[in-house]
Amino acid sequence: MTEMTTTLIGSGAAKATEQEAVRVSQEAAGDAEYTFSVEGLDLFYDQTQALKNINMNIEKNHITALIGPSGCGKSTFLKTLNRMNDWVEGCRVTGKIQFEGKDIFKEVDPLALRYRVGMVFQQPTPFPKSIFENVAYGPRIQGISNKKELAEIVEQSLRQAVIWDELKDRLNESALGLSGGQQQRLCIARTLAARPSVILMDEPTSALDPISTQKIEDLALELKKDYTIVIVTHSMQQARRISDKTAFFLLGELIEFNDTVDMFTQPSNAQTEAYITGRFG
Ligand SMILES: Nc1ncnc2c1ncn2[C@@H]1O[C@H](COP(=O)(O)OP(=O)(O)OP(=O)(O)O)[C@@H](O)[C@H]1O
Repeated sequence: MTEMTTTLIGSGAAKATEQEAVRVSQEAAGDAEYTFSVEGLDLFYDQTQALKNINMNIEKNHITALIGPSGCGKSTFLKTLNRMNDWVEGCRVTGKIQFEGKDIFKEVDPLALRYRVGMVFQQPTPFPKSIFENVAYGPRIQGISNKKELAEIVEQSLRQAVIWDELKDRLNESALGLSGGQQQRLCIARTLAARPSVILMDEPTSALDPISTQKIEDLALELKKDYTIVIVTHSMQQARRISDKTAFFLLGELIEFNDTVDMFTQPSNAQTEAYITGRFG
């Protein structure tokens, strides 16, 4: 079992070391059966236990949806997968999480982990920079300075996020001038530019209109061919439409984890059934 008292780790790491860590972790991706294997995970915010004995395998090139009522631990679980909770004072984790076969608390550099396991938030979070610089940011930090190479990465990432045609003539404009839906797809492009293998999405469409929501859902379905996606959603319909597996959390416990089709047609737990049929939440 791993005990981790969280601190801000690695923020001053030298660029060369960081690049090396990313390279090693990309090479080490290997043939692990699951993208993540979570065993006996407990998480505490000071004295409050937010996650209780979570055991879950997250499959490669699948979309896994995390559902459950407010405060049940979905975002906490998501952020534990790339050690973003390291930044929360008083947060303490026990248990084991393997990413591509390696223990994230013992064998993986946290900075490299966050490049390989990217995150998209509820509110789009573009930097107050140009569209181009938003996407080029990650590669630049990783040490890529060649203009042609950066331009190629930016174009490829915007194409993957299905927003190249909309933005290709506006690359030098501020990202803050884009609509909310465009900003969210730009943030996905920015995540992709750092060459992750996993994209964590924390309610990525809850601030968006239905048309932008559909674009993000279509994008997620397209991206799962190349990436593993874990998404927190309050929308049962969204979980049904796009996810392969669904995990139902309640009061910090993983109540049920199953194929989405089975979960929504024949839930094996009475609390799952009550939640997905709208009897509480
Ligand atoms: N930084 C923090 N410090 C202390 N407690 C926290 C922190 N973040 C979350 N919590 C607590 O942990 C529990 C789980 O919160 P979490 O945000 O993971 O739930 P959630 O299921 O994602 O909720 P929501 O659907 O409302 O976003 C809650 O009781 C919350 O108050």
